[in-house]
Amino acid sequence: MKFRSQPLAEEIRILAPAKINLFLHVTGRRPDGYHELYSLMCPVTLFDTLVLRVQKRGIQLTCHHPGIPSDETNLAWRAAACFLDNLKTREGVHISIEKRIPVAAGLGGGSSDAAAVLNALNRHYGRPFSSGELMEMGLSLGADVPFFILGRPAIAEGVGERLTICEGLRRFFLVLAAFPFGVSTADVYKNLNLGLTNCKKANTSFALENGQDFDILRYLCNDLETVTIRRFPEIEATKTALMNHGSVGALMSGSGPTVFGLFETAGKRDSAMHLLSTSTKWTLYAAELLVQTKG
Ligand SMILES: C[C@@](CO)(OP(=O)(O)O)[C@H](O)COP(=O)(O)OP(=O)(O)OC[C@H]1O[C@@H](n2ccc(N)nc2=O)[C@H](O)[C@@H]1O
Ligand SMILES: Nc1ncnc2c1ncn2[C@@H]1O[C@H](COP(=O)(O)OP(=O)(O)O)[C@@H](O)[C@H]1O
Repeated sequence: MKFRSQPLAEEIRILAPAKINLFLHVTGRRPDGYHELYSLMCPVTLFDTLVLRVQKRGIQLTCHHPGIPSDETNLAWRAAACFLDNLKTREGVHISIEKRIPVAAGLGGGSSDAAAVLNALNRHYGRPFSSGELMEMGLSLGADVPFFILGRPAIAEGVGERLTICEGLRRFFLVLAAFPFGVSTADVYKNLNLGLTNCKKANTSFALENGQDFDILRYLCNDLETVTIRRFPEIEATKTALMNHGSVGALMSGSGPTVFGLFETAGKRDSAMHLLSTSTKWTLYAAELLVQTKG
Protein backbone atom coordinates (compact mmCIF):
# COMPACT_ATOMS: atom_id res chain seq x y z
CA MET A 1 0.00 0.00 0.00
CA LYS A 2 1.35 3.43 -1.01
CA PHE A 3 1.04 6.14 1.57
CA ARG A 4 2.58 9.46 2.49
CA SER A 5 3.70 9.87 6.07
CA GLN A 6 4.54 13.05 7.94
CA PRO A 7 7.47 13.68 10.33
CA LEU A 8 7.13 11.26 13.26
CA ALA A 9 7.22 13.89 15.99
CA GLU A 10 4.13 15.70 14.71
CA GLU A 11 1.41 15.96 17.34
CA ILE A 12 -2.15 15.46 16.11
CA ARG A 13 -4.84 16.91 18.39
CA ILE A 14 -8.48 15.89 17.77
CA LEU A 15 -11.84 16.55 19.38
CA ALA A 16 -14.15 13.51 19.44
CA PRO A 17 -17.81 14.51 19.96
CA ALA A 18 -20.52 12.63 21.84
CA LYS A 19 -23.79 11.74 20.06
CA ILE A 20 -27.43 11.53 20.95
CA ASN A 21 -30.16 9.46 19.31
CA LEU A 22 -33.08 11.81 18.56
CA PHE A 23 -35.15 8.76 17.75
CA LEU A 24 -34.28 5.09 17.93
CA HIS A 25 -36.58 2.39 16.61
CA VAL A 26 -35.53 -1.24 16.85
CA THR A 27 -37.06 -2.81 13.77
CA GLY A 28 -35.86 -6.41 14.10
CA ARG A 29 -33.34 -8.87 15.42
CA ARG A 30 -30.76 -10.58 13.22
CA PRO A 31 -29.86 -14.27 13.58
CA ASP A 32 -26.47 -13.24 15.04
CA GLY A 33 -28.25 -11.42 17.89
CA TYR A 34 -27.58 -7.87 16.60
CA HIS A 35 -30.58 -5.59 16.22
CA GLU A 36 -31.73 -3.69 13.14
CA LEU A 37 -32.28 0.01 13.79
CA TYR A 38 -33.86 3.07 12.33
CA SER A 39 -32.26 5.90 14.30
CA LEU A 40 -31.56 9.59 13.86
CA MET A 41 -28.13 10.24 15.35
CA CYS A 42 -26.58 13.66 15.87
CA PRO A 43 -23.13 14.70 17.14
CA VAL A 44 -23.22 17.13 20.07
CA THR A 45 -20.75 19.62 21.54
CA LEU A 46 -19.39 17.51 24.37
CA PHE A 47 -15.91 16.27 23.45
CA ASP A 48 -13.10 13.93 24.41
CA THR A 49 -9.67 15.29 23.42
CA LEU A 50 -7.20 12.87 21.81
CA VAL A 51 -3.55 13.59 21.13
CA LEU A 52 -1.79 11.24 18.69
CA ARG A 53 1.95 10.99 18.05
CA VAL A 54 3.01 8.59 15.32
CA GLN A 55 6.13 6.70 16.45
CA LYS A 56 8.57 4.18 14.97
CA ARG A 57 7.06 1.06 16.56
CA GLY A 58 4.20 -0.09 18.81
CA ILE A 59 0.95 1.34 20.15
CA GLN A 60 0.75 2.98 23.57
CA LEU A 61 -2.19 4.68 25.25
CA THR A 62 -2.64 6.88 28.29
CA CYS A 63 -6.02 7.70 29.79
CA HIS A 64 -6.49 8.58 33.45
CA HIS A 65 -10.24 7.88 33.60
CA PRO A 66 -10.85 5.00 36.07
CA GLY A 67 -13.60 3.37 33.93
CA ILE A 68 -11.49 3.16 30.78
CA PRO A 69 -8.86 0.53 29.95
CA SER A 70 -5.44 1.81 28.84
CA ASP A 71 -4.50 -1.41 27.06
CA GLU A 72 -5.26 -3.10 23.76
CA THR A 73 -8.97 -3.37 24.70
CA ASN A 74 -9.44 0.40 24.51
CA LEU A 75 -11.45 1.18 21.39
CA ALA A 76 -8.99 3.91 20.35
CA TRP A 77 -6.09 1.44 20.62
CA ARG A 78 -8.09 -1.16 18.63
CA ALA A 79 -8.82 1.45 15.96
CA ALA A 80 -5.13 2.32 15.63
CA ALA A 81 -4.15 -1.39 15.46
CA CYS A 82 -6.79 -2.05 12.80
CA PHE A 83 -5.69 0.97 10.71
CA LEU A 84 -1.94 0.25 10.90
CA ASP A 85 -2.50 -3.45 10.08
CA ASN A 86 -4.54 -2.55 7.02
CA LEU A 87 -1.85 -0.06 5.97
CA LYS A 88 0.77 -2.81 6.41
CA THR A 89 3.15 -0.42 8.14
CA ARG A 90 5.30 -1.25 11.14
CA GLU A 91 4.97 2.30 12.44
CA GLY A 92 3.04 2.75 15.68
CA VAL A 93 1.28 5.53 17.57
CA HIS A 94 1.04 7.00 21.06
CA ILE A 95 -2.50 8.01 21.96
CA SER A 96 -3.51 10.06 24.95
CA ILE A 97 -7.20 10.53 25.79
CA GLU A 98 -8.67 13.22 27.97
CA LYS A 99 -12.10 11.80 28.72
CA ARG A 100 -15.01 14.20 29.19
CA ILE A 101 -17.83 12.15 27.67
CA PRO A 102 -19.49 10.07 30.43
CA VAL A 103 -18.68 6.35 30.01
CA ALA A 104 -21.25 3.63 29.15
CA ALA A 105 -23.83 6.42 29.10
CA GLY A 106 -25.48 6.05 25.67
CA LEU A 107 -23.38 8.92 24.30
CA GLY A 108 -21.03 6.84 22.12
CA GLY A 109 -17.77 8.05 23.66
CA GLY A 110 -15.71 4.93 22.91
CA SER A 111 -16.98 4.72 19.33
CA SER A 112 -16.22 8.41 18.81
CA ASP A 113 -12.65 7.98 20.09
CA ALA A 114 -12.17 5.05 17.68
CA ALA A 115 -13.53 7.02 14.71
CA ALA A 116 -11.36 10.02 15.60
CA VAL A 117 -8.25 7.81 15.51
CA LEU A 118 -9.22 6.27 12.15
CA ASN A 119 -9.94 9.68 10.59
CA ALA A 120 -6.79 11.29 12.00
CA LEU A 121 -4.45 8.47 10.93
CA ASN A 122 -6.01 8.46 7.47
CA ARG A 123 -5.32 12.20 7.14
CA HIS A 124 -1.80 11.76 8.51
CA TYR A 125 -0.90 9.11 5.92
CA GLY A 126 -2.28 11.13 2.97
CA ARG A 127 -5.74 9.47 2.80
CA PRO A 128 -4.78 5.96 1.64
CA PHE A 129 -8.30 4.67 2.47
CA SER A 130 -11.65 5.86 1.10
CA SER A 131 -14.35 6.82 3.61
CA GLY A 132 -16.15 3.55 2.72
CA GLU A 133 -13.03 1.56 3.64
CA LEU A 134 -12.63 3.51 6.89
CA MET A 135 -16.27 2.83 7.75
CA GLU A 136 -15.78 -0.88 7.14
CA MET A 137 -12.82 -0.84 9.56
CA GLY A 138 -14.99 1.15 11.99
CA LEU A 139 -17.85 -1.32 11.81
CA SER A 140 -15.50 -4.14 12.80
CA LEU A 141 -14.90 -2.19 16.06
CA GLY A 142 -18.49 -1.19 16.90
CA ALA A 143 -21.86 -0.55 15.28
CA ASP A 144 -21.78 3.20 16.07
CA VAL A 145 -18.26 3.85 14.71
CA PRO A 146 -19.27 4.43 11.03
CA PHE A 147 -21.61 7.24 12.17
CA PHE A 148 -18.74 9.02 13.93
CA ILE A 149 -16.50 8.60 10.87
CA LEU A 150 -19.19 10.43 8.89
CA GLY A 151 -19.43 13.00 11.70
CA ARG A 152 -22.76 14.55 10.64
CA PRO A 153 -26.42 14.15 11.62
CA ALA A 154 -27.62 10.99 9.91
CA ILE A 155 -30.28 8.32 9.87
CA ALA A 156 -28.64 5.01 10.76
CA GLU A 157 -30.10 1.72 9.53
CA GLY A 158 -28.93 -1.87 9.52
CA VAL A 159 -27.04 -2.28 12.80
CA GLY A 160 -25.85 1.32 12.34
CA GLU A 161 -23.76 1.04 9.18
CA ARG A 162 -26.25 2.27 6.55
CA LEU A 163 -26.16 6.05 6.89
CA THR A 164 -28.18 8.78 5.20
CA ILE A 165 -27.11 12.36 5.94
CA CYS A 166 -29.94 14.36 7.49
CA GLU A 167 -29.69 17.96 6.27
CA GLY A 168 -32.76 19.70 7.61
CA LEU A 169 -32.20 19.46 11.34
CA ARG A 170 -32.76 22.57 13.47
CA ARG A 171 -30.11 23.69 15.91
CA PHE A 172 -31.23 22.93 19.47
CA PHE A 173 -29.49 23.64 22.76
CA LEU A 174 -29.15 20.75 25.17
CA VAL A 175 -28.94 19.76 28.77
CA LEU A 176 -27.40 16.29 29.09
CA ALA A 177 -28.20 14.65 32.42
CA ALA A 178 -25.73 11.82 33.10
CA PHE A 179 -26.23 9.17 35.79
CA PRO A 180 -23.34 8.37 38.19
CA PHE A 181 -22.92 4.93 36.61
CA GLY A 182 -23.38 3.41 33.17
CA VAL A 183 -25.30 0.56 31.57
CA SER A 184 -24.05 -2.17 29.28
CA THR A 185 -25.37 -1.76 25.72
CA ALA A 186 -25.23 -5.54 25.24
CA ASP A 187 -27.43 -6.10 28.35
CA VAL A 188 -29.98 -3.52 27.22
CA TYR A 189 -30.37 -5.17 23.81
CA LYS A 190 -30.48 -8.62 25.43
CA ASN A 191 -33.36 -7.56 27.68
CA LEU A 192 -35.35 -5.86 24.95
CA ASN A 193 -38.78 -7.35 24.30
CA LEU A 194 -39.66 -6.24 20.77
CA GLY A 195 -43.34 -6.85 21.57
CA LEU A 196 -43.25 -4.05 24.16
CA THR A 197 -41.86 -1.33 21.88
CA ASN A 198 -44.50 0.94 20.44
CA CYS A 199 -42.70 3.92 18.94
CA LYS A 200 -44.40 5.16 15.79
CA LYS A 201 -41.76 4.97 13.09
CA ALA A 202 -40.87 8.45 11.86
CA ASN A 203 -41.52 9.11 8.19
CA THR A 204 -38.48 11.20 7.44
CA SER A 205 -37.96 10.40 3.77
CA PHE A 206 -39.79 13.48 2.45
CA ALA A 207 -37.81 15.89 4.61
CA LEU A 208 -34.56 14.08 3.84
CA GLU A 209 -35.07 14.13 0.10
CA ASN A 210 -36.02 17.79 0.07
CA GLY A 211 -33.50 19.06 2.61
CA GLN A 212 -36.43 20.64 4.46
CA ASP A 213 -36.53 21.83 8.02
CA PHE A 214 -37.24 18.76 10.03
CA ASP A 215 -39.55 19.01 13.03
CA ILE A 216 -37.79 16.51 15.23
CA LEU A 217 -40.00 17.27 18.23
CA ARG A 218 -42.80 15.22 16.62
CA TYR A 219 -40.62 12.12 16.46
CA LEU A 220 -38.65 11.92 19.74
CA CYS A 221 -38.90 8.27 20.80
CA ASN A 222 -36.50 5.56 21.94
CA ASP A 223 -37.45 1.88 21.99
CA LEU A 224 -34.59 1.10 24.41
CA GLU A 225 -36.22 3.24 27.13
CA THR A 226 -38.54 0.28 27.85
CA VAL A 227 -35.53 -1.67 29.13
CA THR A 228 -33.39 0.96 30.87
CA ILE A 229 -36.25 2.81 32.61
CA ARG A 230 -37.33 -0.48 34.21
CA ARG A 231 -33.95 -0.56 35.93
CA PHE A 232 -33.60 3.19 36.57
CA PRO A 233 -37.06 4.75 37.04
CA GLU A 234 -35.28 8.07 37.77
CA ILE A 235 -34.90 8.46 34.01
CA GLU A 236 -38.62 9.22 33.72
CA ALA A 237 -38.47 11.73 36.58
CA THR A 238 -35.48 13.48 34.98
CA LYS A 239 -37.31 13.79 31.66
CA THR A 240 -40.26 15.34 33.52
CA ALA A 241 -37.97 17.73 35.41
CA LEU A 242 -36.39 18.89 32.14
CA MET A 243 -39.84 19.47 30.60
CA ASN A 244 -40.95 21.39 33.69
CA HIS A 245 -37.92 23.66 33.29
CA GLY A 246 -38.52 24.81 29.72
CA SER A 247 -37.33 21.89 27.62
CA VAL A 248 -39.40 21.39 24.43
CA GLY A 249 -38.58 17.67 24.32
CA ALA A 250 -36.71 15.17 26.50
CA LEU A 251 -35.54 11.61 25.81
CA MET A 252 -33.04 8.97 26.88
CA SER A 253 -30.08 8.69 24.46
CA GLY A 254 -29.16 5.28 22.98
CA SER A 255 -29.09 2.51 25.57
CA GLY A 256 -28.98 5.18 28.30
CA PRO A 257 -29.01 6.09 31.02
CA THR A 258 -28.19 9.69 29.90
CA VAL A 259 -31.24 11.86 29.30
CA PHE A 260 -31.20 14.94 27.09
CA GLY A 261 -33.51 17.94 27.08
CA LEU A 262 -33.86 20.11 23.96
CA PHE A 263 -34.13 23.90 24.37
CA GLU A 264 -34.88 26.58 21.81
CA THR A 265 -32.33 29.10 23.08
CA ALA A 266 -29.04 29.00 24.98
CA GLY A 267 -30.62 31.28 27.60
CA LYS A 268 -33.49 28.88 28.33
CA ARG A 269 -31.01 26.00 28.47
CA ASP A 270 -28.74 27.86 30.89
CA SER A 271 -31.53 28.83 33.27
CA ALA A 272 -32.77 25.21 33.33
CA MET A 273 -29.19 24.07 34.10
CA HIS A 274 -29.02 26.58 36.92
CA LEU A 275 -32.35 25.58 38.50
CA LEU A 276 -31.85 21.83 38.07
CA SER A 277 -28.28 21.77 39.37
CA THR A 278 -29.48 22.41 42.93
CA SER A 279 -32.06 19.62 42.90
CA THR A 280 -30.58 16.67 41.03
CA LYS A 281 -27.89 14.07 41.70
CA TRP A 282 -27.30 13.69 37.97
CA THR A 283 -24.31 15.45 36.43
CA LEU A 284 -25.51 18.10 33.99
CA TYR A 285 -23.69 19.18 30.84
CA ALA A 286 -24.61 22.16 28.64
CA ALA A 287 -24.23 21.38 24.94
CA GLU A 288 -25.84 21.87 21.56
CA LEU A 289 -26.56 19.83 18.45
CA LEU A 290 -23.66 19.88 15.97
CA VAL A 291 -25.64 20.67 12.82
CA GLN A 292 -24.47 22.55 9.76
CA THR A 293 -26.31 25.84 9.59
CA LYS A 294 -27.56 26.97 6.20
CA GLY A 295 -26.30 30.07 4.35
C1 LIG B 1 -27.50 1.67 21.45
C2 LIG B 1 -26.62 2.47 20.53
C3 LIG B 1 -27.50 3.46 19.75
O1 LIG B 1 -26.73 4.36 19.00
O2 LIG B 1 -25.62 3.24 21.15
P1 LIG B 1 -25.05 3.31 22.68
O3 LIG B 1 -26.20 3.47 23.61
O4 LIG B 1 -24.28 2.04 22.95
O5 LIG B 1 -24.16 4.52 22.70
C4 LIG B 1 -25.93 1.52 19.48
O6 LIG B 1 -26.88 0.75 18.77
C5 LIG B 1 -24.89 0.63 20.09
O7 LIG B 1 -23.77 0.67 19.28
P2 LIG B 1 -22.31 0.21 19.86
O8 LIG B 1 -22.18 0.69 21.26
O9 LIG B 1 -21.30 0.64 18.86
O10 LIG B 1 -22.52 -1.33 19.88
P3 LIG B 1 -21.42 -2.51 19.73
O11 LIG B 1 -20.23 -2.17 20.57
O12 LIG B 1 -21.22 -2.83 18.28
O13 LIG B 1 -22.23 -3.72 20.37
C6 LIG B 1 -22.37 -3.94 21.75
C7 LIG B 1 -23.44 -5.01 21.91
O14 LIG B 1 -24.75 -4.42 21.69
C8 LIG B 1 -25.58 -5.28 20.91
N1 LIG B 1 -26.01 -4.57 19.70
C9 LIG B 1 -25.33 -3.47 19.25
C10 LIG B 1 -25.78 -2.78 18.14
C11 LIG B 1 -26.96 -3.24 17.49
N2 LIG B 1 -27.44 -2.61 16.41
N3 LIG B 1 -27.62 -4.33 17.96
C12 LIG B 1 -27.17 -4.99 19.06
O15 LIG B 1 -27.79 -5.98 19.47
C13 LIG B 1 -24.76 -6.53 20.63
O16 LIG B 1 -25.13 -7.49 21.59
C14 LIG B 1 -23.34 -6.12 20.88
O17 LIG B 1 -22.58 -7.19 21.39
N1 LIG C 1 -11.92 4.97 24.46
C1 LIG C 1 -12.96 4.51 25.17
N2 LIG C 1 -13.88 5.38 25.66
C2 LIG C 1 -14.95 4.93 26.35
N3 LIG C 1 -15.18 3.64 26.63
C3 LIG C 1 -14.30 2.74 26.18
C4 LIG C 1 -13.17 3.14 25.43
N4 LIG C 1 -12.52 2.03 25.11
C5 LIG C 1 -13.19 1.00 25.63
N5 LIG C 1 -14.28 1.42 26.31
C6 LIG C 1 -15.28 0.56 26.99
O1 LIG C 1 -16.47 0.56 26.17
C7 LIG C 1 -17.65 0.47 26.97
C8 LIG C 1 -18.72 1.41 26.42
O2 LIG C 1 -18.32 2.73 26.60
P1 LIG C 1 -19.00 3.98 25.84
O3 LIG C 1 -18.62 4.01 24.42
O4 LIG C 1 -18.68 5.18 26.66
O5 LIG C 1 -20.56 3.66 26.04
P2 LIG C 1 -21.87 3.80 25.17
O6 LIG C 1 -21.79 2.71 24.15
O7 LIG C 1 -23.00 3.57 26.14
O8 LIG C 1 -21.97 5.13 24.60
C9 LIG C 1 -17.22 0.76 28.40
O9 LIG C 1 -17.34 -0.44 29.12
C10 LIG C 1 -15.76 1.17 28.32
O10 LIG C 1 -14.95 0.66 29.37
